[in-house]
Amino acid sequence: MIDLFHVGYLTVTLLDIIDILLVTGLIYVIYTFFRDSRAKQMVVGLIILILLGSFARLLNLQALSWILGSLQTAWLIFFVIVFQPELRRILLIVGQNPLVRRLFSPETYDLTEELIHSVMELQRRKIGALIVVLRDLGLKTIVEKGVAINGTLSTQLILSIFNTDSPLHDGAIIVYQDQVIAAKCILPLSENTDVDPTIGTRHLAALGLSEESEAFVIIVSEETGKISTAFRGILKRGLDEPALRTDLIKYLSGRNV
Ligand SMILES: Nc1ncnc2c1ncn2[C@@H]1O[C@H](COP(=O)(O)OP(=O)(O)OP(=O)(O)O)[C@@H](O)[C@H]1O
Repeated sequence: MIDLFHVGYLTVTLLDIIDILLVTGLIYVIYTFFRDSRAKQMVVGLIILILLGSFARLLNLQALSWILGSLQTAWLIFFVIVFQPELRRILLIVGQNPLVRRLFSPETYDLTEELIHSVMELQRRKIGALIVVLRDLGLKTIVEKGVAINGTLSTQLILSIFNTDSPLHDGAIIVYQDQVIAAKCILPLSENTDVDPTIGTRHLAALGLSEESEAFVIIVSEETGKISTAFRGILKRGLDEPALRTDLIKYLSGRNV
């Protein structure tokens, strides 16, 4: 490999520079991802431990590098256990990258696209629907009061549920990962007095749940076929397919919508 320059007895090659740039980039990406989360201090702690460990090895301080090495392993295991939801979100972002999808799993079942396809079909057929998408499993009381489905999400399943002849069409369905967990779920109605007084109970139920939880709720209006979403107490109305896709991907990858 091409030698670039010397620092004391160290020879710096082009490969070393590439290595440093890649590690810097990786640390930057990890840091920016965790910056606003509770994991921030732990990420900083882990980086400090890794840097100290490297210095200890460089200076051949064997006892110190052994202790720091063991601490790094324990820290890493602790980090993985405590921050499992954040790590899952990272994997989701990586998994949703079109390039990664094409490379590794061309046939993989794609929840986001299947869900969007279902919503567009509901709109096309003007079938009213209320779909609660969860990124973390919760809403136990609401799910328990509904009807358990636990079926793999598909457009056919969603259309069958919301078909007005179906005994399950009233209320909301709860979607988590690739599963429709429950149907016929009753959501809390919003009591927000600032909302447009003409909106009906389907939209108020979506808004109500979004005020009380981290759920992302999709509404298809039976009356107009319009698609709306509710997240953190904000109702967005009249979304088209690209806007829905953007918001859904943002939500599922743990970002603000
Ligand atoms: N609390 C609730 N939880 C879940 N679903 C509800 C709730 N309240 C109403 N719904 C659903 O909304 C339907 C009634 O919708 P309504 O017409 O009152 O509202 P809307 O917001 O005007 O919707 P649309 O635009 O589809 O007419 C009910 O049949 C039921 O399926």
